[in-house]
Amino acid sequence: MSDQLRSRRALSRRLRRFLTVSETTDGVVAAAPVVPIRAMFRRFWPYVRPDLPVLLLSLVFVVLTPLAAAASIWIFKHIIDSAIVPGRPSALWPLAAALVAITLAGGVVSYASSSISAWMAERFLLRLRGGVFDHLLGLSPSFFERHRAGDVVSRLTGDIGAIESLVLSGVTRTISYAARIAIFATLAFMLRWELALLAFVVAPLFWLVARHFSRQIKKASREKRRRSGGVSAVAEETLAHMPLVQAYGQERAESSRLHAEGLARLSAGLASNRMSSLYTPAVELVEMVGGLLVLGLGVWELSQGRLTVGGLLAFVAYLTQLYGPIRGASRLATTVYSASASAERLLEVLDSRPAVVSSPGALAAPRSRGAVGFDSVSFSYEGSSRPALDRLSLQIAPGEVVAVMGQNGAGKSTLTKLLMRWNDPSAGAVRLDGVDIRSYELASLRSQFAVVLQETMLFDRSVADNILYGVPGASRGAVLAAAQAAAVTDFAFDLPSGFDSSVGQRGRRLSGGQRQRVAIARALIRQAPVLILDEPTASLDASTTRKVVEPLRRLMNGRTTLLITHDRELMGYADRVVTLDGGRVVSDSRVRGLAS
Ligand SMILES: Nc1ncnc2c1ncn2[C@@H]1O[C@H](COP(=O)(O)OP(=O)(O)OP(=O)(O)O)[C@@H](O)[C@H]1O
Repeated sequence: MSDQLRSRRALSRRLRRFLTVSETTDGVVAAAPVVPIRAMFRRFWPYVRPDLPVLLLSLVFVVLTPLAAAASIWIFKHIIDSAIVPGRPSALWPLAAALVAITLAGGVVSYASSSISAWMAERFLLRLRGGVFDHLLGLSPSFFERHRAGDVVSRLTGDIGAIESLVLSGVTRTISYAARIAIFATLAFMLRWELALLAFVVAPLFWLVARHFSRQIKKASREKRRRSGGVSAVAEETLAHMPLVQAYGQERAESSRLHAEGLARLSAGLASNRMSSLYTPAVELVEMVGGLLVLGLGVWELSQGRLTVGGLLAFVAYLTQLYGPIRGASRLATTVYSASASAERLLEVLDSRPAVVSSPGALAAPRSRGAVGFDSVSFSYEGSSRPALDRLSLQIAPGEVVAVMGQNGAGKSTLTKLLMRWNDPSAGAVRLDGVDIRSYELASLRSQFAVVLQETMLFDRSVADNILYGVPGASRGAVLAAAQAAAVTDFAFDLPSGFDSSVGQRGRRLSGGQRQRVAIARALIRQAPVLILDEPTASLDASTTRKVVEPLRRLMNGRTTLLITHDRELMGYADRVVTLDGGRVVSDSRVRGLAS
């Protein structure tokens, strides 16, 4: 191969790289599935529908605005031809007054139009954000195991904002451009059809340029949104685990992780910017060619006396008004394509289905007596070859405290997930008072349980509010009674604002034992018939454990309790001890406990 050929190939490779965008597949957040634009409109349209009458009104304004502009140009033509060229000032004043009136009316219409658009856009965002958040609230824990919190937040904030430009302003701008093109094209044809036809010769060129750049912009936007999710995911995960990061000296490693995602976002951002920046001059070039062709023919027609000066100027003005929306429409295509990258990320969330939903015709669960039964229950997690529960049978009588033991991975927590119906068994049935829990409506089923988990989950609200989470709207007296029984009163009164002191993010302003006592008070106030305790003392040291054992005992008293624990002292309060291994019950023995 000759040197000349090689360098020409290298140059064309470089040019192709400059004019196109490449997507990557690495990074902490995976790309969302591709969705066609038409399907996106169909999916997001319901969020627009409640404001449909207002949208239609705004479309009237959208059409009125270019009509006002067209009228001004028409009057301007008459000013030139009837007042300026013949030198007749008397003809000027009525035309000038009409021009002022039309400009004023145009201003009012344009103000009303943009105010209505902003109002609709904000309401659309409010509805969409609320809808996506509500959908998230119904998803199973498995969704949150697969998606990082930071990335989900980035979809709820950044991506939602971008979709408005796809759906709402997309529709109004399309109609506005279509109206402008129709109005000015008609006027241009009426004025001089040969010139107008020439102006349209460049239309396919516009389309070709828009098609190339919109594709590239979509690719760059997909990469940019995915990497933005990655940046948020790394930041959220690091911030949530700060003590761990610092204790293990991983600050630099986390900083490089963030930097790597940020760098990838930067290059995607630059690529997107490069495409948009190349697009504008490319379109302007096409526009210039069209404009010059028309002007050339126009000047020739003027010299032949077939066109007046005012006519030519009005024609050029119409042409400028015509190219504006054509250029806008092609730019809109790029906005829509870049927003579609965000839409795909949101649709991935909206298309995720909870592992479990209330079955049609499900009944509201009545207050349970507390008889819990697992009848030959089997369950495997998605993608796992080994069953987490294997034909497990276990009957718990009302008020009975059953301690569940077993090695790591024996299936203890899975038992509680099936009881709460985060997952359904693949075989067998879980029963409450003898009724298969699948026949109950989900929320009413879950209201039968109170849970205390190993990892205490507290909101960054006051101590009182965290307890109230068990029964929103409970009285202050009930909160205090629960706090007393859970020994929260031992420390809460010493906090700066007592019960109204904020506990900090994830309850970090409290000690481990204090956090767990707030969680016990939250479970206590719920007065649920069935209690699920999943290693409630596992994260506590011996002396702290002693402080929560008594509150836990009060909590278990008289309630059916599934108590997963390795703590000998806590186990002493059980009526039965059941041991699991490989997802099956391998021993079940009655011991002396509360019931005795
Ligand atoms: N979300 C999940 N996805 C896939 N597999 C899972 C999931 N949760 C648990 N498993 C698997 O299911 C099996 C049972 O897990 P489970 O959490 O019920 O055990 P466990 O007895 O509670 O263990 P530990 O005492 O360590 O908490 C294990 O093999 C575990 O790896």
